[in-house]
Amino acid sequence: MSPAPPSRPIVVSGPSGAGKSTFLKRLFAEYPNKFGFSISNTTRAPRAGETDGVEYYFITREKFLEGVANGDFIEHAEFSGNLYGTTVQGVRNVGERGQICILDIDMQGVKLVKNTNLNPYYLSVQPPSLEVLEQRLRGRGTETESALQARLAAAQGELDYAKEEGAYDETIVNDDLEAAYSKFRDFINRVTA
Ligand SMILES: Nc1ncnc2c1ncn2[C@@H]1O[C@H](COP(=O)(O)OP(=O)(O)OP(=O)(O)O)[C@@H](O)[C@H]1O
Repeated sequence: MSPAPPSRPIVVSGPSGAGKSTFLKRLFAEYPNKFGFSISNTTRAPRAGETDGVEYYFITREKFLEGVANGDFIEHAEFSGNLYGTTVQGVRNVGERGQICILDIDMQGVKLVKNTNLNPYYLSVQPPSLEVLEQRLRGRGTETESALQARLAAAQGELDYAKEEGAYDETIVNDDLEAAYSKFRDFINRVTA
């Protein structure tokens, strides 16, 4: 018998503070080993204790740029002189090792994934309102005031994009956490059954 084909990845997107990490943490805890994140590529040198293919795929700048030129990357960016990015193959590898790949990305990332042939499911997580989003971001206490304002400004764009026909397969409004997480989990269980 041949092995089952790899599962389709699941894109989880939505404004910063909508609750993506909260949902994913619960999902990973509830179903250990069923889901995985893709491993990024980087040109930075491995630190002590880091292993190629575990924390990152460590590759040379030359190889990285070759991959970019070939269209292998979904997205890439440079931070402090090193390149970082996610490849289509990096996402596929998760499925090939028998896990369902979760992509926790913003709207710009969603648009880039749509240019690939990964064919994921697209799930949007939304706050009940921008006011509640602001309260939650303030409550999380992880942002400076200017970073918080930037996130709130970006949130409107995320919500507008989500309203476009066919942008997402499913939208979950994160009002009551238990109810919203159940809907999130049910959607994922339904499409991965
Ligand atoms: N249903 C909910 N009710 C009340 N608070 C919530 C709810 N869901 C999440 N929160 C809280 O809101 C804050 C933002 O949630 P979380 O960090 O999961 O957002 P996120 O979408 O992952 O954001 P980012 O994209 O910035 O990582 C957290 O402090 C979290 O505990």
